[in-house]
Amino acid sequence: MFPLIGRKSMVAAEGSEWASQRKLYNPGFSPDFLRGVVDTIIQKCNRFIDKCDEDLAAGVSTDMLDRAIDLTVDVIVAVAFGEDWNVYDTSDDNEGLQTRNAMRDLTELLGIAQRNPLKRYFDPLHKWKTWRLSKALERNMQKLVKRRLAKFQLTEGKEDLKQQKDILSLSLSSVLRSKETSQQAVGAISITSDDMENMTSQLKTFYFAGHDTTATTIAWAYWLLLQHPESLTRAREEVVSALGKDWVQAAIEGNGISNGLSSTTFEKLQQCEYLDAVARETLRLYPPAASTRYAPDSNANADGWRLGESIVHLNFYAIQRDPDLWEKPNEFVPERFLGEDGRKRISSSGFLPFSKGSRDCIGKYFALLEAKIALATLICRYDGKIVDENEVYTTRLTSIPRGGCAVKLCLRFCNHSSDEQTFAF
Ligand code: HEM
Repeated sequence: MFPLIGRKSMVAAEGSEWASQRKLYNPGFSPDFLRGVVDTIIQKCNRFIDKCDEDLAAGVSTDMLDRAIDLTVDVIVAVAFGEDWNVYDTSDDNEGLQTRNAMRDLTELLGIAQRNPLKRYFDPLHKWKTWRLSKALERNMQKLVKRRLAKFQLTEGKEDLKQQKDILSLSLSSVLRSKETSQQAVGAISITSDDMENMTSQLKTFYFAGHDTTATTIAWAYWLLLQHPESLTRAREEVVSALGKDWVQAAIEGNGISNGLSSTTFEKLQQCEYLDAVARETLRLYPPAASTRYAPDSNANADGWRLGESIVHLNFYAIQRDPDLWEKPNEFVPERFLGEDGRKRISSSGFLPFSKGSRDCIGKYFALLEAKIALATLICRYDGKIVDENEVYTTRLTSIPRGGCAVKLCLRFCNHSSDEQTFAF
């Protein structure tokens, strides 16, 4: 994973080093921060919908995973780095697109080697390809840091980084804080290669962890809903009733933000218990990630098995379909997550898509928020037909649907007679 996320990534850190990283980035996932990013998510959803509309107009099916990856890249870059990379602009010099492609190709390459380590040796260029992609990724992340530092120096420190809670600002302000006493003049601040490696490792980590997994969840969830029309209807009715017809109409037409409707979205989404259950049931059936960790404590054991100083791999897919823990383990039943009773029945060690304990996923609420907004938009705007009912769950580095959960979309307009389109609720 190091070529992808960097040697100093918080994912690889242990002990006090990890704890201080986690503490530093926690504010970037607080409820207040998340409430504030709803606007951005809706804005990016509008771009996502435009692209789905283009597929529809061209009469081609939509690769939902690919479309959702563009969406989640767009969102994570805006929310975590405060930039707009417009991954839809396909010109050769688009740095955002280059970064997205380098990340995608490197994930694919490392995934192949993970599935079959021999491939590393059969492909004489494997090492070189990995190095080249990793360098490209590193270079673009360094540019990102330098751009932000230059902006900070240009405003002579007036741009108050301490007020900003996005990942890049948190990272940079922590480095600057450590230099405050030694270098007072903002223009004189210099970043060492060590500082730079530390920052780019975290940026790559959040970029990688923050998009693929959420995109996979959106693609599978929509695919599952299309296969279960009753669940789809229930989710759709709940969204319209909780968020209101105006929200649905405005968000999918692209003017949700100008109408100021997004300010209440965060709270209203909390009422969408069924949509939340759909997201969780999707994560149970198709967990995008597993956990592979080193157990440093030499006394660690599980049921008498000595785990200390070994690598422990937890297969969430197997655990979350274990018939001893789940009724109808292979069926899509969002209802199992509903209400106090439902939640009580779920064994806390049987549902682990975000892992558990202090090293669980820092971005879990952010991921659920983004997935629910994307799903709400998709189910209100389209009817869809699944292209392949036998979609396959396969592992790249994260786990993805092999066929991209392809769907044929069709609009749910009910009134074509006026200029103003209205939607069938
Ligand atoms: C549905 C979406 C997601 C899933 C299923 C998921 C899953 C996970 C899992 C299973 C872990 C633990 C890995 C391990 O133990 O080795 C983890 C850790 C992590 N995730 Fe996520 N994740 C998701 C979304 C996100 C998002 C949106 C972000 C950031 C924006 C993020 C950032 C991280 C980070 C930084 C860690 C490492 C935490 C630490 O070591 O303290 N994840 N995630």
